[in-house]
Amino acid sequence: MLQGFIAILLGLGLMGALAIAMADHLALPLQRLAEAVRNMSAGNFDTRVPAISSGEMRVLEDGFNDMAGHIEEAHRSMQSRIEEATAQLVFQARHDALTGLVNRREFELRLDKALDTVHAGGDEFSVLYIDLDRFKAVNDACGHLAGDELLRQISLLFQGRLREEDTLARLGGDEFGIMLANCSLTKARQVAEDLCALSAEYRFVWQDKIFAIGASIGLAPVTRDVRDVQEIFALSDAACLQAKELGRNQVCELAPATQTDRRRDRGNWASRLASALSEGRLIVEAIPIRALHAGVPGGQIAELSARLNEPGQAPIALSALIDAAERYDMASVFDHHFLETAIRSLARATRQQMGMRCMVPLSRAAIANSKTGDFIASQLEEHGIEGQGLCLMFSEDISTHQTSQLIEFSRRMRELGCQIALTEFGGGVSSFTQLRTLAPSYVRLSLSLTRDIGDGVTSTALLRAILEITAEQDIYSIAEDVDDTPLLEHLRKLGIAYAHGKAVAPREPFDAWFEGAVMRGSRG
Ligand SMILES: Nc1nc2c(ncn2[C@@H]2O[C@H](COP(=O)(O)OP(=O)(O)OP(=O)(O)O)[C@@H](O)[C@H]2O)c(=O)[nH]1
Repeated sequence: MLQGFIAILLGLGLMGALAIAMADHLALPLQRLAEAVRNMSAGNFDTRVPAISSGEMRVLEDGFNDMAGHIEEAHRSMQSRIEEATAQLVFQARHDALTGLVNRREFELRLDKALDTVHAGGDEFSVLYIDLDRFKAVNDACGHLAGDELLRQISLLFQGRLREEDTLARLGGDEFGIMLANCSLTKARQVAEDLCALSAEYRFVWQDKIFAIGASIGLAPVTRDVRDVQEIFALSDAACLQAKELGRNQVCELAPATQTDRRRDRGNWASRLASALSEGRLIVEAIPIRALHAGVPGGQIAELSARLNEPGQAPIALSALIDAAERYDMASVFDHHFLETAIRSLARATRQQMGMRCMVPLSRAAIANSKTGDFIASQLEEHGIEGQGLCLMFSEDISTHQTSQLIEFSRRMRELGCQIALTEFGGGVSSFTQLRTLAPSYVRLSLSLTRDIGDGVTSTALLRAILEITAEQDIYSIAEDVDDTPLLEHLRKLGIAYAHGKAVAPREPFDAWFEGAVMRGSRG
């Protein structure tokens, strides 16, 4: 009996030990597998399990390791494709697609960095602004493909004369910029002269035609007196213009103004502007805008511009005036003059129950100055009108660099009933973000998008995408400087809402336009 009981106990003990051994045999590998799956899902794609079991458990372990290997490989190749695409996007954002050179934006960034070094006591450097001569003749005679090829060849020619540390950029069209780092002014002059001579000797051959071009080059030494990148561009561009005016294919140089020059120039500009205003020589002009579709709000619409007439001199255009005014902190003179003209006219139009809209370009100083909003509010109040009809325009450059000030300003303007328009829209990469942050009512499209569209040079894909996106957000598009009727028709068919330019109506003094608008308004 006792022996039987002991035998049963031994049997039970044996079975228990067997069960524990079997459970261990199964549970441990399963635990390892579960842990490995957790690791994989946490992103550790190099996870593997030791393949040490036998039977079906071994099949599972091998299967898991195979699968992990495939996942790891797929992840690695996806990662490298993402990195490749990102690198490509970064490259595209910094380079010109046609020539592969650095683009304007990247050139500005590099200039900015180099200027910071100069301000911190580093070496001064020089910048060349190059505008090709007689380039248009190649486009006109042989088409844009030939022009494109010339731009590529001339880029290589210029690059060949420069050192590794120099930066050659295509600034747009047939314009190039060069930053000559660690280079004395004497050497910079020599490089500029060499590039000029190379361009004059160069012959562009296309089919049976041979073209001689040339290069007008502006040289600007970048010293500690230069305040910002805008000033580098203003100087080198003005020097290049001088080279053009003096007969092309030559180098002109403009040195930056010193503090004393600035004070003197500021005084000159201040008195020139004050007397121009008091003597009525600052002519405010209207650039009429026309709605291109029946469903688009029509009425009398004009963008304001200006021109300064000085005795014995060619009129000075608004862009040059604003450039000078901003340089000498006097831009608010123009802003206020435009705003007063527009608000006074809108008040008259309101009294005559006439629909009118005035689009007023404002300077970067207007946005930086919190008093601009107060000025507009007080002018509207003084004339007893709401802001409807007054549309304030800002370039993409302003909205990129002064975004938070502009958001605040736009908010206040909308409270007054005014509208916002962005100009040069679509020329840069930040455009789309600004639609969300600034909620404009209008965008005036960058000329680069609309200019050559008629002859199929510019791709319409980007323009169509912009029109689709703006239409979705109830934003009207405006095409600027449309000078011929077929192009106007082409743009209308693409869905652009408004246009201005010679094909719409010539610009004229604002007062004359206003009187005409009143007559047209009363007839209509
Ligand atoms: N082929 C081609 N042409 C372009 C491109 N971008 C701008 N253009 C054209 O380049 C021309 C530049 O005009 P201009 O600088 O006035 O021509 P230009 O004959 O050199 O005039 P000057 O500078 O006064 O000698 C315009 O006709 C533009 O349409 C481009 O990417 N490819």
